[in-house]
Amino acid sequence: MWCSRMALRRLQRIAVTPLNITGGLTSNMQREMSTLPRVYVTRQIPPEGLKILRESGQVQFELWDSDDPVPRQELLQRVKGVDGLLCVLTEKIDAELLDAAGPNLKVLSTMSVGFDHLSLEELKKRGIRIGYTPEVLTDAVAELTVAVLLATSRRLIEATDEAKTGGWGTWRTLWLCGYELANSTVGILGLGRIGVAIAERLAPFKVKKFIYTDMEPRPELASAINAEYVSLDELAKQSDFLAVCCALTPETKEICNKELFSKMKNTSIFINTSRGGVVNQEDLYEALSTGQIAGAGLDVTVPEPLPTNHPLFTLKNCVILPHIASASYTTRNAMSALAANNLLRGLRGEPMIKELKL
Ligand SMILES: O=C(O)C(=O)CO
Repeated sequence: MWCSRMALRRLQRIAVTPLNITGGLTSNMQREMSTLPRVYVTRQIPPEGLKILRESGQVQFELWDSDDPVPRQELLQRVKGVDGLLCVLTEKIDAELLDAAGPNLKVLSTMSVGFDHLSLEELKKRGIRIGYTPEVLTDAVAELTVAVLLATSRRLIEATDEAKTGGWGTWRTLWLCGYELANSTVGILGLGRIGVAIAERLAPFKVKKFIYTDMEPRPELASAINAEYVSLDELAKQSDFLAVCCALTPETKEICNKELFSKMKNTSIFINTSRGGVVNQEDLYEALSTGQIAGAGLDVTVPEPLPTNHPLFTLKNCVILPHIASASYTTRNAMSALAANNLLRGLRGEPMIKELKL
């Protein structure tokens, strides 16, 4: 038995490629392999997750062995008949894809905390269980949010550009002045684990007050950071720094629009590390270019990548990052491992570590 498990693992390693390489296998190995649930992995995921899948002896999996997304047509072909699917946030999991996969598909595991790329209704209709990766990325996202907030409010990108390109003439009294966190009011739109983690990191900068808004008050989370629940209007009016931390849902789509920006102070800084879709980007451009608000730091946009000729790139008071909030080696490996474990548990019919209940 031990021997045959070893052989199986060897076979699983061989199958880790977009090509189905099955040469050199004994018919016994092929038979044993063919009874295992079939899984498609849509991307080269960090090594911890792959190791878990390989060493499980529980699945046969095929991987899109690339750092770039699998082309849609290829994906539609590859998912045919699979029992499980492990995807990342660039794959649209909709009716077309689920139809292509067919009725064997029972478990979907996304290596992301966000799930706006999943058609929840279609998944629910088909009884497909969903794993996702909250919590393991909270620290990395909160850390990056603080970084982009400071880069925006203290104009770090502009400043290094000036220093490099000869704009640094002499010390000037108001040159490259920005806004301090000390004595400020920080507003959080959508208070969850990430919002709390951001506030915990900002508090030592001597923030005066934390406020937040959400669908409803969240006293348990709010008490950890002494945050006051306010309406969306008040959040816009009072915040010196407004950090968006909500999920993208039909309710939050473009919730940050002309109406919100028009209520913000001319000195306030807008930060978004959640999803680009929560912002109306034309309205944000208008607010930034007319001085309605002082600056914006964005880790997420619509679309991604944002075309290099997009008007937002022309603004000095807009710092744009290429969706890197969770991009630390530790966190991406933890996400990969959690996604793999969610998938394996789901396929065994056990509760997942992090399951999205529909
Ligand atoms: O996990 C997610 O949803 C991300 O956006 C990764 O940073």
